[in-house]
Amino acid sequence: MSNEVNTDLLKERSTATFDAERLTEFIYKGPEKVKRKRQIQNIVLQDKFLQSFKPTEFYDRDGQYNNAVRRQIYIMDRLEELGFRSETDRLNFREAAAPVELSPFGLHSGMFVPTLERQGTPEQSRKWVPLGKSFKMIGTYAQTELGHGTFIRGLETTATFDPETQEFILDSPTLSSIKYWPGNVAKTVNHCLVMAQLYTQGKCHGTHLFLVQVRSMEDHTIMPGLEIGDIGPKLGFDGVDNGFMKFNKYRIPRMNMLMRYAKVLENGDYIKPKNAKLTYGAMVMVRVWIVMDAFKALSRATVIAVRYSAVRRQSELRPGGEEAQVIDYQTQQYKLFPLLATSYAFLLAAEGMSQIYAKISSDIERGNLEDMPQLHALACGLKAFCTWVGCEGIEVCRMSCGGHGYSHASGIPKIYANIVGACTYEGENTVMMLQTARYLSKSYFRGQRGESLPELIQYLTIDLNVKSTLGEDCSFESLVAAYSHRAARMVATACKLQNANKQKGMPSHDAWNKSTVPFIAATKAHCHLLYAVYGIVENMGEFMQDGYFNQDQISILNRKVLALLEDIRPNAVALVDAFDYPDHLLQSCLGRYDGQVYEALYENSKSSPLNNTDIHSSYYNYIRPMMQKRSKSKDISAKL
Ligand SMILES: CCCCCCCCCCCCCCCCCCCC(=O)SCCNC(=O)CCNC(=O)[C@H](O)C(C)(C)COP(=O)(O)OP(=O)(O)OC[C@H]1O[C@@H](n2cnc3c(N)ncnc32)[C@H](O)[C@@H]1OP(=O)(O)O
Ligand SMILES: Cc1cc2nc3c(=O)[nH]c(=O)nc-3n(C[C@H](O)[C@H](O)[C@H](O)COP(=O)(O)OP(=O)(O)OC[C@H]3O[C@@H](n4cnc5c(N)ncnc54)[C@H](O)[C@@H]3O)c2cc1C
Repeated sequence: MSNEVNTDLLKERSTATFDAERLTEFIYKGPEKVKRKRQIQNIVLQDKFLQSFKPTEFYDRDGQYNNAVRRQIYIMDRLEELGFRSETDRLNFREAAAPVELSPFGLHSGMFVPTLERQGTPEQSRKWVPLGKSFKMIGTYAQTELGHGTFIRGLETTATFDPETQEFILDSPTLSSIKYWPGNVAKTVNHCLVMAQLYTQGKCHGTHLFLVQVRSMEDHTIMPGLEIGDIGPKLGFDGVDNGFMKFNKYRIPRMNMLMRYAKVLENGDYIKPKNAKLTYGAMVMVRVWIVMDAFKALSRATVIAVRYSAVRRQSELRPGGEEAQVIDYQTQQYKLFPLLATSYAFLLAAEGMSQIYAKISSDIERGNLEDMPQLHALACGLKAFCTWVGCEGIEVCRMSCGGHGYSHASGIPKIYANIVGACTYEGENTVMMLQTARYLSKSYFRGQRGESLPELIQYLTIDLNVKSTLGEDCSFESLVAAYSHRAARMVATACKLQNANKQKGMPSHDAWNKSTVPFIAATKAHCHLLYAVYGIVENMGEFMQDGYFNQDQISILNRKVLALLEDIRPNAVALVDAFDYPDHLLQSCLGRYDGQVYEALYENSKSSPLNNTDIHSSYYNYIRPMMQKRSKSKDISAKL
């Protein structure tokens, strides 16, 4: 590979109108933090073991899982040796060391340990959390079953209290009750947090979490009374062993029920929690993280697509002139620049969401549950919105790279395959949106009754007769007002339909179900408040429906979006550079910082296993015999 930077990229960087480094410092919260991040990334870059892994697509499933375990354990050991204590340092190291592959221990650190911490009594946490943190106990979160994922109340695994032995008996009474999908259940973990229906004194008290040992701590054999296995290959998550698990009247001690909020006493008495949904806390926390994951995925794809578009030359823009950088085509800009802006919007949304989560979850831990519905609605809506928009955007990035985007060498297919799972896991997106919709509906009716609403949804009570004041400058205030108006109108329309259904005599659940399509649209509009001019132009019908904008204003907006493309154009490369993703994080021949994409693609293709021999064994085994057979056939030779 040459050491030169592609001349087009050099030019892009030299003509940018701002200093990308300052923006990087803004993103990572200061120059010291940027420096530290780069130091950590360089440690990874110098690490021969970490650099020795080929991309996961070159391994079969067994190899992918094996490598993921090997690499992640090495990462843990290195983190210990390096003595990194801060969560940011550890995250930076982990991301640089395994940039594409998901960890077979992700659910251990991401859900198992935090849930023990937050849902266990102080005594339980003291006992188990240190074991989890030191990986003496390896665990995961096992909730979903063959028959039910979304409808948690419909889960069928039972945990029946036996006061005689002071144990719970876990059972999978039906085929559909078998746990199915939980990550790392198949091969990695020796413990699970299992969501099961609690029965005591002959009564069901709904779903609760239980700590269950599933494999021997000595030799990792599956505990008697359990059946465990892998569910097979998936679209992504190559290194993750999503599994199935069946309980056959399997006994665990009473104290293995997480009892911070609900309790079962020795005599079998059940003590109710303050709110039954407190058991769902781990899901809320992960939904918040997923917003950040959506940012990371979309921004990486955008970096790749924008850099490649600056390097790729195709067709003549000026007749007879040189071939143009594809980034100069207005249509290419319209595909990519809004995604670049969306990436920045997602970053800020993810940070805001994390702050809200930190505040409200600490209130909840102190017993103040007032804002729980608001947190739930916000986390559900943003998780669904950002993963949907992110995945659509990543696919646009892939296609904007033409044929090379389809190759794993572009790095984009893997980004997509991993993040698209987030549209389903931790709450299927439509279902999540409908949770936010219910919150909006309830809030709308409260607003109609004159009750006060939390700040984020006060716009639901605005006067819908007021028209837009948007002028040539497309001011920030006029844009916010437009989004508020559109979302408020759409929520009101959906609520009126829900009400009309009720007035026709429908039971309230039917009245709700038969208004959910407009409610989903309204909830998307609510989440869309992250956007500006492009969001209006792309959804003009919804903004126009009640004549909120006049014809002149529509023309202004259409002109503005094209003018913004011109504004962004000289800065597009600098804006993606500012994310400061080093090449080894992007793992992309197209998104390289130096823009040497053709050399990289050509080199990369040489590592295809099909190139190990000039003549593949299938020639000797199948092609040659087929040709020989055909050449002997009278019909064929007659035709020839
Ligand atoms: C610190 C160390 C850091 C280490 C870093 C490591 C980072 C790595 C991260 C780890 C990532 C690893 C890679 C990712 C792996 C993927 C992980 C995937 C895991 C899973 O998928 S676990 C399974 C998830 N399952 C779900 O999400 C199920 C979805 N279903 C539900 O949540 C609920 O059942 C539903 C659909 C929301 C509600 O059902 P419904 O029947 O309508 O209602 P309920 O009776 O249950 O509820 C009545 C009432 O309560 C409200 N409600 C529901 N949930 C909540 C809640 N959580 N909080 C507050 N309120 C809630 C509901 O809205 C109803 O309200 P009403 O007012 O309408 O009555
Ligand atoms: C990669 C991956 C990793 C996972 N990891 C884990 C894990 O670690 N632990 C774990 O416990 N689970 C895990 N899961 C399971 C995951 O949480 C569930 O698949 C998810 O919650 C969706 O539930 P479901 O499969 O039952 O979908 P379903 O609910 O069956 O969805 C099917 C369709 O029905 C629709 N639908 C369902 N209910 C409603 C409704 N009320 N209103 C309108 N439409 C509805 C949905 O919108 C969807 O279109 C994982 C899944 C994936 C893909």
